[in-house]
Amino acid sequence: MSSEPLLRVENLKTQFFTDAGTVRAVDGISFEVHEGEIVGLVGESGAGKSVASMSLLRLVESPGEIVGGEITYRGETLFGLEEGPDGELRERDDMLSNEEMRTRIRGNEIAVIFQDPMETLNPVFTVGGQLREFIELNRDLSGKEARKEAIEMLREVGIPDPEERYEEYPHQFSGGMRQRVLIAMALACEPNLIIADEPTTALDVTVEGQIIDLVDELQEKYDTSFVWVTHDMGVVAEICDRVNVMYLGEIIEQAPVDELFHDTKHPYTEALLNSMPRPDRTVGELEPIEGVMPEAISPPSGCRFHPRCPDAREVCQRVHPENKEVARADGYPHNAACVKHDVFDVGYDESVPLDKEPQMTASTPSAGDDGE
Ligand SMILES: Nc1ncnc2c1ncn2[C@@H]1O[C@H](COP(=O)(O)OP(=O)(O)OP(=O)(O)O)[C@@H](O)[C@H]1O
Ligand code: NI
Repeated sequence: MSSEPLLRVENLKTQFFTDAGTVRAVDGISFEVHEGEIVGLVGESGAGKSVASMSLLRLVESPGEIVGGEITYRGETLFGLEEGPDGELRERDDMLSNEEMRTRIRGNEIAVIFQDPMETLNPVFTVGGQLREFIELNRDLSGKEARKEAIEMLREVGIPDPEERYEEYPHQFSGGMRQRVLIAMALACEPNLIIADEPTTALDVTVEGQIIDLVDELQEKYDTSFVWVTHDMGVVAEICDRVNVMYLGEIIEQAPVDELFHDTKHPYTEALLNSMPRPDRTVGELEPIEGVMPEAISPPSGCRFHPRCPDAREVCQRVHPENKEVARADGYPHNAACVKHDVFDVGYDESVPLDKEPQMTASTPSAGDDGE
């Protein structure tokens, strides 16, 4: 798209330095969020979705660290490195300070909603009190005005009898109601971007649907952009405009949602879609993805998905595919990191299909050099 994106993430890398080794939790991801868009980050557990979200707000804690890449929000550098005179990487001069991140960006410009509301809500204070205090702190309103605004926000997110519920404690709210409170809190400072990390995962399907409808409605009203983290392709289909599919720290496919569903380019995305319940299929027809996701500490060689991929060939063990444009849809690129597409031109067609069975027992890195 021609207009400057609201958020631009380029080659972001976040690692955890543990006793067992370096966990490459986020390993060079790039994506953009435009004004008013809901952009999905989807993938199985351990794909790096949460670490990526936390990295956007610079909330990664030791032993984790953002080690590379660039995050730009409305032209401001949330994260950026450059080579210093000594050849070592250092933080760029124009990168916002921790203080600026805390006071100017987090909450005000970019808000976050987590899966577990009790991480955000304090059980010993009333829901209304917490919301009021948050508004007071962030919006320069008097206590009385903030209280009024808090009640208004509770009403806005669909809490019935907001004046009465204002005085109640978090444990008196159901899971869905608590999640609504978090949405109210996230919206309270009218941020441009909300990062939502599996906010509906702990809820039952009906309540999940209600929350998603609410977000859709509020999104339209306030034109807020979202980064929506989920492992659920059904949720992606319902709420996202564009989506990034993550596997072991990488984005392996990115496209507008309809395009991704109807012209899937990566076998992992295909597998995710096949493992998802659909109205036109019985549960018995669901195909779970074969194998388990390997550890981010020692990812497989070549394409990280090759040990589980039905389309894997010998070349997939050797060549690590970058995310490349393989099609276009609605003015956006449809990128995929799979060498079976012609743009890669690494000899996939001539390559020998991998036999999965022996692979599981003998994990010898090279199958020998017997040519064809
Ligand atoms: N504090 C930490 N120390 C070491 N490794 C970590 C830490 N936090 C996350 N990781 C590792 O980073 C990788 C990505 O984790 P992340 O939580 O981002 O996955 P996710 O996609 O959000 O999964 P889920 O769907 O389970 O929330 C995993 O391999 C995880 O073990
Ligand atoms: Ni997560």
